[in-house]
Amino acid sequence: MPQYALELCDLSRHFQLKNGVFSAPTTLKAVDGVSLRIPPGETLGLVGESGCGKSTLAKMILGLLPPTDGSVLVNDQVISNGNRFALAKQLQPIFQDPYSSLNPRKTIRQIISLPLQLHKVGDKRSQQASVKQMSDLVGLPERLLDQYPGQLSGGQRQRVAIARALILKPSILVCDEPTSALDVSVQAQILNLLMDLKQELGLTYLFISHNLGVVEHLVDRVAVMYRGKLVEQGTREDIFRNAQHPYTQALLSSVLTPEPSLGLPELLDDSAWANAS
Ligand SMILES: Nc1ncnc2c1ncn2[C@@H]1O[C@H](COP(=O)(O)OP(=O)(O)OP(=O)(O)O)[C@@H](O)[C@H]1O
Repeated sequence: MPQYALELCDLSRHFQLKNGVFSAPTTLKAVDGVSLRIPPGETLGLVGESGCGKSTLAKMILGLLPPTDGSVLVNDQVISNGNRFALAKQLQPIFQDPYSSLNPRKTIRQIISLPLQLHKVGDKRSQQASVKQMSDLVGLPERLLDQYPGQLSGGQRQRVAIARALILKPSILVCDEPTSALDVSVQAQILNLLMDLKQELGLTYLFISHNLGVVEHLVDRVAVMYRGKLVEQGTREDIFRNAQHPYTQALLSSVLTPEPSLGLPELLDDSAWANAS
């Protein structure tokens, strides 16, 4: 067993922004020196407000965006652009939007079996058996397999995305806001499914969310991101009961704030930042 399912070492992604024809470009540090480790079987929640760099971090882990600096290790192996194909057997994404992540012109059966075809796993017959087994596992009725994504509900589409992600039997899932595009009533079903699958298949999760309520119920550890940096990491209990960093405290109190107009900037006290590490 690897020591770490996922390890990020001083990972950065900077973007050069052009501010007009005559002015010099400025650098946006979307992700800036992030280091974290997830042992096999653990669920790490990565939280932070919109724009703090969560998706940029996920794209680098998935090999979709090259880092400016630093490295990503999956099951103790360094990932580079050259081995993205091999990476798919170890690590798979589940994205926010099950509407745009499924090809509308393919049947559900074709969508779920495509990774097996691309990776030449088994013959046609065994591939179809795997599709059936995987759709049972994610609670997708067999009658839906010959339909198209447009004929399915949001929750059913996300089950398809999960089946497709699991068909190559990866050990790690990177879930980027996997329920935020779904109706509230369906969100809990999908979250429960992800947790059941974790138990059954012994998966490791990086669970990215701006929703602390979701994270609190799912994760073993939490990493808090603010403006491209990790400001605090700890166990779920550490973070939810005894947060040390003022940003984490502000993020937690913003969930509970009785006054919705009071956003994070108001809750953050600049003087507290001066003393924070
Ligand atoms: N290709 C790009 N070019 C320039 N800037 C970018 C690019 N991609 C992301 N950014 C910027 O990097 C910052 C982080 O974006 P990112 O999408 O990672 O945030 P996020 O935390 O995932 O937000 P959200 O929760 O809203 O998706 C933002 O300021 C964004 O505008």
